[in-house]
Parts: sequence; structure tokens; C-alpha cells
Amino acid sequence: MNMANTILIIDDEVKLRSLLAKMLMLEGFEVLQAGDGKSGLKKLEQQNIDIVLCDVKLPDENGIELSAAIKQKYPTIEIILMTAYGTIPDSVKAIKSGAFDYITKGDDNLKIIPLLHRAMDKVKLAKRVQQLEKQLVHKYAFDSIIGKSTVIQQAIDAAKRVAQTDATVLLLGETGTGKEVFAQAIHQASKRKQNNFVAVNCSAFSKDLLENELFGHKMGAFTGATKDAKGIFEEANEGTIFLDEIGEMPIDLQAKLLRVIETGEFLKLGDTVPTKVNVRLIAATNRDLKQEILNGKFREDLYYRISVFQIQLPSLCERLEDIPVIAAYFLKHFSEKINKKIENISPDYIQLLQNHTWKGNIRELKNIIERSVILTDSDVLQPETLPIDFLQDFNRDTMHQSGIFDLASVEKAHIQKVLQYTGGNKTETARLLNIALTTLYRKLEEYKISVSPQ
Ligand SMILES: Nc1ncnc2c1ncn2[C@@H]1O[C@H](COP(=O)(O)OP(=O)(O)OP(=O)(O)O)[C@@H](O)[C@H]1O
Repeated sequence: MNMANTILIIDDEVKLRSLLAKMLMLEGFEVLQAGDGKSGLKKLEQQNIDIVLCDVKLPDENGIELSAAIKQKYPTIEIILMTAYGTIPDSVKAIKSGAFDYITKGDDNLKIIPLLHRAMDKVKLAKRVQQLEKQLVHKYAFDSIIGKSTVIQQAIDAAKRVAQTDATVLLLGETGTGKEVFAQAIHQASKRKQNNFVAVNCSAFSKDLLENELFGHKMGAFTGATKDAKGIFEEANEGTIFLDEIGEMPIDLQAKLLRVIETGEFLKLGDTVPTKVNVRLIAATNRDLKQEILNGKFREDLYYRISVFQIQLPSLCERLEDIPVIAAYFLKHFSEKINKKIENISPDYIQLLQNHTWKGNIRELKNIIERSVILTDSDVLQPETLPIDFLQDFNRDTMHQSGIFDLASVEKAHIQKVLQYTGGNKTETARLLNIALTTLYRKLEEYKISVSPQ
């Protein structure tokens, strides 16, 4: 049975219930029926129901209380209550109980169909939001952080532990090592996950703009401030704020940041009354903050406040063993995205990735795989789809592996070439090489060159 658009009618008046059921079926809905609250709840457990049409007066309980209970257990279900007398107090209570709407029994037959369609639209929207939220949670969960190496696993383990707390976290690592990915995962695994995660890159703004971005302003605070504006700290209230490149924050703004961390309060530009927030802070940097303190660019007190729990993210070069699985992950991602069936990566290709110096870390690797996927026409990623600098490495490596640079191999190859030219005639070969015949014999022995008898 197609369970889309399913309505459950809970009413003890059999005649009215079946009449209503018939009408709704004609309209294309699937209809289930129950005579009291208890059997209604049972149906809800057994079936996928979108909307409940419920009488206010049921033999075993009050429909208003029942709808509150249903809404709590099944938040995406919409409920329409049916009042027999259309009494105002009942209808007010109905809406307060979380019902979508109410109708007066018998009087509102014309209203009911459009009302059900509207409720159904709301149900569909809620289901879609639920589905997207699930996808988002998965995208940003720790599971999405690829890598089995000890170094990355240690970082994941530390991040999972600190996620449960409200502690400030400092993520350290080169560009593209996944600092923002970690910050998102910590937020998703924390008790703040229902609230906002807001990220800001401190290097992307001038001092004044950054202050405005972080703390917002009051109307009239500066020319062009035509209305009050919230800053990121307010947007992230009850949630998490991620300050990327914190080492780039101008020093006088650092004092203001320290104050929010310590007191939860800040002053908006142009305001005299402090704003209070409850925000968890995750900061990141690829700079050596201790050195920045010595250079007078970073406040020592702020450093000690934010560096209580540090997590060092490994560079890609420190975890070469993870490259095959990360590459496979991005291959799947990009080939699905552009609808190509590329399922494998050649061992040479992997070897080249592992030989490369990854200054841009995972971000660079991701871009390289995307490029290769675009350029590949077969079902295997091959070295020739890599940028030229990788291939130069490749040629150098293959030449190196084949020993092409060592003098002995060149001599051996040359003797073989002349032997081939003379058809295996050793005397002639020695003459052409300008060496004694005995020397040639010694070299043939040394290089294990066999000459087929003529
Ligand atoms: N472990 C991982 N698994 C899968 N993808 C990852 C992982 N780490 C990072 N990425 C991807 O790599 C890219 C860079 O990650 P991210 O922006 O988190 O790095 P970052 O360290 O914050 O960089 P920057 O310092 O430049 O801001 C993103 O596209 C992200 O999705």
C-alpha cells in the first residue's frame, strides 16, 4: 500500500467517521480509522501517518491532551481537532496543544479538504527539513573525517572527548588540514548541536569590519548604520563560534574577545549596554602564536585563555598511508557528482600522490582528484591526468628506479647496443668500443651479458 499522504481519523462516532473516510479517500488520501485514543496511538506506532483528524471528545480521553502527546512523540505529524460544538475555549486549547487547526464537526465540510492539503504541505516540508538535517549532521560528523593513521585518529579521539564539554578549543595545523571540518564535527557532537555553528575567518576583514562582523552595531553607530545589526557572537548564541586564523586578529580586538570569553559580555559598536551571550569558542591558527606573542602581535592572556585544549592536526605528509583512502573518497565524491563511472586508481597514480609535497594538504589533494576525474575517460585514474609537476616527479622517479643515472648501467646498455650492432661479434665489438678483447670478456661477465652464439 502506498503510505504517502496518510490520514488517521480518531472518532468514536462510527457513521460520521466512515463518511469522512469515504470523502477523504475520494480526494486521494489513504485513510486509517480508530474509535478511541488508545487504538489511535496503536495505529500511530504501526503505520506511517502524516495527519491525525481527532475528535475532542473521545470515550477514553480528551482529544486536546491526546494531540499534545502525539505532537510530542511525532513532531512532524500535523493534527486537526474536531470540536462538536465549536466552543471557543476548546478551539483555543486545541491550538495551544500544538494542533494545526480545528474544525467544527458537520459545519466545516467544505473547509476540511483545503485545510488537509495545507497541513500536508507542512508535513512534507517538515520531513524534508528533517532529511536535510540528517544529511548535514552526517556531512559534518566525525565519521566524515577520513583517515586511519594513528596521528589523525589521536586528533579525532581528542576532539570527540572535548566535544562533550564547553571548553574552548584551539586547533593547530597547516592550511587545508581540516581545521574547519574538525570544528564542525566538535559542534555536531556537542550538546549545542541544535543551535548555530558560525564560522568567521579573522584574516578576511580589516579591524573595523571584523569588529562589526563579530559584535554587530547599533543604529547610527557609524555613517551607513541605518539599523541595528547583530554580530556573529549574537548569531551563535547557545551555539558555537569558530574563529579561523585567530592569529590574524588585530591586537585591540583581542582584548574585546578576551572579555567575551571571560564574562560572556560585549559592547556592540555604538551601544552603552553590554549584550550577554552564551557561546562556545573554537579557534584555529596555522601560526606559531607563542612567536606572535614575542613579536607583540598576540596577547599572552588571550593565548593562555584559548590554548587550554589544543589539538594538532597532522599535515598530509605526516600521514601518507591515508592518501589511498582519502583519494578513493574524493574519487567517489567527484565521479558521482559529474556522473562518471571511475572506480579505480592506478598504483602509479597513488605512488605519485605519496611522493608529492602537499603544501595545501587535503584541500590540494581534493582539487587534484577533481581535476583528474574531469580529465579521465576510462574507469581508472591514471598518472597522465595529474598536473605536469607531478609527472616530472614521475619521470625522475622511474628513471631513478631503473637506475638510469648510474654509470655502470649506462656502460652495460652501451655494450649491449654495440653487440647488437655487430651481431654478437665480440672481436668487432671490442674494436668499436676501443677496448681489449679480454676487457670486453671481463665486462660481459661483470654485467652478466649473455651473447647468443652466432
Ligand atoms: N579528514 C578529512 N576528510 C575529508 N575531507 C577533508 C578532511 N579534512 C579536510 N577535508 C576537506 O579539505 C578541505 C579543507 O578543509 P578545511 O577548510 O577544514 O581546512 P582548514 O585547515 O580549515 O584550512 P584553512 O587553514 O586554509 O582555513 C575542505 O574541502 C574539507 O572538506
